[in-house]
Amino acid sequence: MGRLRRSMLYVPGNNPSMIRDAHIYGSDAIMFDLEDSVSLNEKDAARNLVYEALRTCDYGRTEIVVRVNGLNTPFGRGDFEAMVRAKPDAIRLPKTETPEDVKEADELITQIEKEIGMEQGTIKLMAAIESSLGIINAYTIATASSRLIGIAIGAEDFVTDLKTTRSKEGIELLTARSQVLFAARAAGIDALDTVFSDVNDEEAFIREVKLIKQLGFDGKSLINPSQINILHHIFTPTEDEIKSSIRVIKAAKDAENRGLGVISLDGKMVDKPIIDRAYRVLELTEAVNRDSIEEMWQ
Ligand SMILES: CC(C)(COP(=O)(O)OP(=O)(O)OC[C@H]1O[C@@H](n2cnc3c(N)ncnc32)[C@H](O)[C@@H]1OP(=O)(O)O)[C@@H](O)C(=O)NCCC(=O)NCCSC(=O)C[C@@](O)(CC(=O)O)C(=O)O
Ligand SMILES: [Mg+2]
Repeated sequence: MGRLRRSMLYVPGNNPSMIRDAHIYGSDAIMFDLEDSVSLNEKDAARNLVYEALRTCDYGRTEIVVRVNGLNTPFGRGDFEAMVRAKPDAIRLPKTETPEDVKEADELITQIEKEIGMEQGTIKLMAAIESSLGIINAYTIATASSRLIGIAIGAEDFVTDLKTTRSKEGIELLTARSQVLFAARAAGIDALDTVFSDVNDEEAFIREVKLIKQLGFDGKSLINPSQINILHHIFTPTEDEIKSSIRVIKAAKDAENRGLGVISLDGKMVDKPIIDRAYRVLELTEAVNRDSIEEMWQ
């Protein structure tokens, strides 16, 4: 199991106190934002602030991502120049529409890594898909660079592009979410869901997190620290799930010893995909526990 990416907390790049304290809330990743949470006249200041923070703050084991401005904006190139040098774990491309968008970013990162003598491939990429064209191109985007560790859907921009609005049930997002998932799974990278923007509506947030977990997403971007524990709780296997996975694996091992490929456990068929899912539950449990134990050491 790769890195846990259940929660990714957006932090506006122009807010010094949020930038300083972002890791204390325990999200798996922090995403410093230079794009839509920063107004045009604060773009340069935000870039400098995030650069300094990445050079000087210790965020422990939290994965660090920076959402830059697109390369088709006046700020994109400068963001890449500064951020590669600041060495986050990954750069997130906003509003990705074509594989060429990813390739252009990959080539620029490669060039900067060379210039500064950084090992090639150090800086990873995430691509956010936020338009119909991006959704149509999801698989070619997901396979456009070996730096890519995940693709994400950006729902606020996406529904605007669709000429609709966001409902709490998310019917307007279902096809696009599925498309992002299929593309990510086919490419062997993570599938990341979008923000839930109404911080005060906890019930609807819980419903959305359960939905995206059931669809198969690895995690979700968040805008507020109050969303982190709720999401972690839903994404952590329950005691019942762990116990039943252990029973499945024990029964499968026993069946294997007896030369059987398929068996029945409590009246339910158990075969390879079910056994694989049971192992995944245990891997996820191990990853969650490993991360919380390592956090306690810090
Ligand atoms: C929503 C609100 C204003 C509420 O403020 P409030 O002040 O009411 O929050 P409170 O709960 O009172 O804060 C309690 C304590 O937590 C601290 N605290 C709060 N939030 C924190 C945080 N994020 N990071 C660290 N610290 C934080 C705060 O400083 C305070 O600390 P302290 O004073 O010490 O007690 C605030 O959260 C916030 O700004 N969120 C980030 C918004 C943002 O980044 N948007 C851009 C990304 S979306 C986008 O672009 C769309 C997208 O692209 C997305 C996609 O791609 O998916 C698409 O198209 O869909
Ligand atoms: Mg957006």
